[in-house]
Amino acid sequence: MTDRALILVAAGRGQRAGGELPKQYRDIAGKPLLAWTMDNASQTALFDRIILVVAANDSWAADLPGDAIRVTGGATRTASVRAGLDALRESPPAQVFIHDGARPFIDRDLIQPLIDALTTHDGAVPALAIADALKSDDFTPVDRDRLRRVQTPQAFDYAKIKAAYDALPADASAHDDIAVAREAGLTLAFTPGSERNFKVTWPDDFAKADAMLSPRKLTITGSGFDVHKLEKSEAPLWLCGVEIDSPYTLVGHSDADVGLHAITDALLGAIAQGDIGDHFPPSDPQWKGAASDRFLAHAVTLAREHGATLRHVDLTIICEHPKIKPYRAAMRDRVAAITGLPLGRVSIKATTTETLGFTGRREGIAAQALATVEIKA
Ligand SMILES: Nc1ccn([C@@H]2O[C@H](COP(=O)(O)OP(=O)(O)OP(=O)(O)O)[C@@H](O)[C@H]2O)c(=O)n1
Ligand SMILES: C[C@](O)(CO)[C@H](O)COP(=O)(O)O
Repeated sequence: MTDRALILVAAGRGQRAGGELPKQYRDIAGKPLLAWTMDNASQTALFDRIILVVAANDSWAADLPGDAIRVTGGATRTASVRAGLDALRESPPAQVFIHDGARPFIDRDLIQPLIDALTTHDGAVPALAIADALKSDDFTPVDRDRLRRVQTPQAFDYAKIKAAYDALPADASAHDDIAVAREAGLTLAFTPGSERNFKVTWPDDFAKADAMLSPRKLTITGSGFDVHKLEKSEAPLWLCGVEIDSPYTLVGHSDADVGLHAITDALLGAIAQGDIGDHFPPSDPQWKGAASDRFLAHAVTLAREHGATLRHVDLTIICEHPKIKPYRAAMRDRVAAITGLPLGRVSIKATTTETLGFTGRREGIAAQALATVEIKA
């Protein structure tokens, strides 16, 4: 493999991005922006060495993982690149790629065309066409066909770009490395840029990068259905963890809370973990008369152990008796408390069957539920 070094410049202050930390040390999807850039650059497996240019007092740099060679940058990007090039002087690579630490989406698709371009040119830069119409500040149309948005990494024959930088005045501040190379008369090529490869520059860019770097999540909905027999009794009637004032009770091995059972089954369905009877068999005496909130709490824990987070519950109770409306707020509170859901994500509805069927004759209560979970893809 051609001896190829990568210089990551990360000594800027990120003033346009705002915030307390320089932007390259701010957390994005669980790790610092600069750590994403370093990791993605390493994963290309196309560089023999990585030189990381950081500011002298940026103590956050000490926490970055990896075996990049650390170099102290300067007051301008040009000075920082110069420091990176100087660090390679003793053992010069054939090629050097210079990349902004603030562009975390570096990948092989960007780099391979640059490598190819260096077989015929001294330097190369990824570039994008412009989609919007362009105007100058007095509305004069500007011909966009001649313009490009250029990105990094910018790739060079090391000896030639080093000589080009050495020829600059000590206090020079160039637009970028291609500008330095052009000034020195190097031959240059454009290669395909990528919309993904944007530079984190403005405050809104963090949310964009976070969405692109966060693990993808699947949303899965499970359904649950349950019926229990309704009988006249002095025993309590439990629905959704709330005791209902009623001359009836629901009959079952546990407290027969048909609402909590339907939600439990829906959640078990969402994580494909069988049904409530598998986890709490009616044949097992320990569940006799058990309060059903423990069944639902168990399903919530199981979901968490399977990497799933419950996001929403929608329950419909089908009965002629009791009237659900007076108890609905208390039921939603109880289900929210058991599941840890915010109240706004717990829906409890009720319907009759217009006196038809077993629910219409007050022989039983049915309940059906949907439970929605989010899980890492
Ligand atoms: N003295 C500097 C200035 C910039 N950079 C690096 O050059 C890259 C591109 O620069 P830019 O996006 O302009 O970053 P900042 O200079 O940090 O941003 P700002 O201009 O908003 O302060 C960044 O990775 C930045 O850390 C550098 O190494 N040394
Ligand atoms: C090098 C660069 O990223 C190419 O697009 C850009 O010129 C540096 O960013 P800045 O905003 O001009 O500092």
